[in-house]
Amino acid sequence: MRIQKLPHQFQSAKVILQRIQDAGFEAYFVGGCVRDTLLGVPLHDVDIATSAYPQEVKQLFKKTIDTGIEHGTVTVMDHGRAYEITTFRTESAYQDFRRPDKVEFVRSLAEDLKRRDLTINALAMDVNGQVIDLFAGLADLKNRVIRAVGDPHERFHEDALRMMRTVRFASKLDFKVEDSTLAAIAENAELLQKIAVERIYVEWTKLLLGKNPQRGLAAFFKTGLYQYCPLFFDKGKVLKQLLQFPAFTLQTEEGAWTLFCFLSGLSLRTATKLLKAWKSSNEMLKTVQKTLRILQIEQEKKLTSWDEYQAGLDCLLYANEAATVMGKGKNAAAIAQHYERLPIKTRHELAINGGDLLHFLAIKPSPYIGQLLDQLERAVVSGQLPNERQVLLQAAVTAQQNHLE
Ligand SMILES: Nc1ccn([C@@H]2O[C@H](COP(=O)(O)OP(=O)(O)OP(=O)(O)O)[C@@H](O)[C@H]2O)c(=O)n1
Repeated sequence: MRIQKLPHQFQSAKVILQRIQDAGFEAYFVGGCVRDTLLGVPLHDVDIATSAYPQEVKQLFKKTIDTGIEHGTVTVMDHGRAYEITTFRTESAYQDFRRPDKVEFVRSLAEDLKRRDLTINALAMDVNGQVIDLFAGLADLKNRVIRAVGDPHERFHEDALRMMRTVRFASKLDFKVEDSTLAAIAENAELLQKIAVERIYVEWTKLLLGKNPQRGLAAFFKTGLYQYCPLFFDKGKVLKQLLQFPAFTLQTEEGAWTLFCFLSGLSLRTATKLLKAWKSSNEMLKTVQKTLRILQIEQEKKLTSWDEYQAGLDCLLYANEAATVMGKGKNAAAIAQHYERLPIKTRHELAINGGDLLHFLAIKPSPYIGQLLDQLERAVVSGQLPNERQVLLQAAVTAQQNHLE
């Protein structure tokens, strides 16, 4: 098969391929860029594989960077653009299920492709757009199937993360996982424990944000792979619940994590424990806490202005994203409009500050000033007082008098 019209990302890279070929070596586009071109989806990067050894690649170009030279990767800089070029390689004996003991450079494209994870990722394309398909990846793309290259057990033993990649691609592309590939995940699932949490995290969030998360989640659940993710051993029930909702998509990692925590019935404390076990960023942690709080409050009562103010618009929208999956979503524009009506959005917008209070009340700094400011902030947000300097100062005086009595 020949692809007639290549996306623009390939145009400048073709010159690089041609230069390698002119020197007597083979060079191809490989991996995700070929898959995504065939699927007609936007590409993020273009990977090049070659029969030239790293030193040979370096001799062909003026400016190169040794990005991962021991693994065969050299970055070529050309007209301000960077191209990652990796020598064809095979990998011998994976004793730790995550990285090869030894990378061996080879001259054969077939040797290189056969150690790749999935048939749809084992396609190569030459400079003219001709696709090289040694493992029936084109048929799998057409039939929307995720299948390991060759023996799935071998592929998953080479790199156990590939099991997460498999379920993530099922979600991302809305493809079915082929039976023997699925069975091999079920059999090897516990190997996932060998993989760094950070790498599992990336695949898990890509799974949740895919085109059909339920497809990935079904495979994740059915194979038992989930049990080897941090603190997920008892999350089978939540996964089942997610599978029972009508088809959904999620746009944000924040919304996805909050949904998962909420369905798990986690408190703010246990949600924090979960996210920490997943080594989530502190920023993500704080956002999920605020968003989860909103969902919990909404379970009991209508949100007050103060609840909305404390959450902020982003978290209100993340909460709505999660609520939508559960069939309780509202109109996002209406949520934004309602939020915009809040008299202030942050404490900085309050017409007075701590300094004003100290000065006006002629008192020494103390925690009382903070409490007073909190009271005034709450009163303004909930509409009991206008955000006007004179009114707030007067209210402060009255509050102080009551405080003293
Ligand atoms: N554990 C892995 C990771 C990657 N690959 C191979 O390396 C290529 C590039 O990997 P990567 O950039 O991580 O993924 P993509 O397939 O490009 O997909 P995406 O960009 O969506 O992550 C893959 O296509 C696949 O051929 C593999 O065989 N095993």
